[in-house]
Amino acid sequence: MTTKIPVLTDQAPKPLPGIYSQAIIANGVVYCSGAVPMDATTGKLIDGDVKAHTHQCIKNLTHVLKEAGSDITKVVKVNVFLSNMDDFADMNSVYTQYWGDVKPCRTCVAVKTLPLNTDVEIECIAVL
Ligand SMILES: CC(=[NH2+])C(=O)[O-]
Repeated sequence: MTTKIPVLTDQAPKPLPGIYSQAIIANGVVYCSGAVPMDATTGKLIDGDVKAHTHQCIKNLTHVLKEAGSDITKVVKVNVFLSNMDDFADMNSVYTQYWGDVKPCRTCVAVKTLPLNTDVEIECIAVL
């Protein structure tokens, strides 16, 4: 049987109680929930454009990965959700500043709407 270990840090936005975990560790793999550009302290989306929002999403993921005992260089897969594919280049200009030399696999899709009507949400899978 696989043990599922939930990850919780107050350095990243609280997950909705009873709905999802910030991340789950299972079999040496860290599965991070989608991060939105929310400030962990205020619980509100930060101001700014998709570049600022992309930074905040990755910052939130970084804290969750650290709490799990992993880090951003150990990420193997990323899924990026945009509400407008016109933001693709701006998101990428920030996105490429992270992850180390070997970039993770990635999927990027545009969806109709995202939680709290944000413009970007990013989830990832990492190894320990
Ligand atoms: C924000 C988020 N990860 C969710 O599923 O609502």
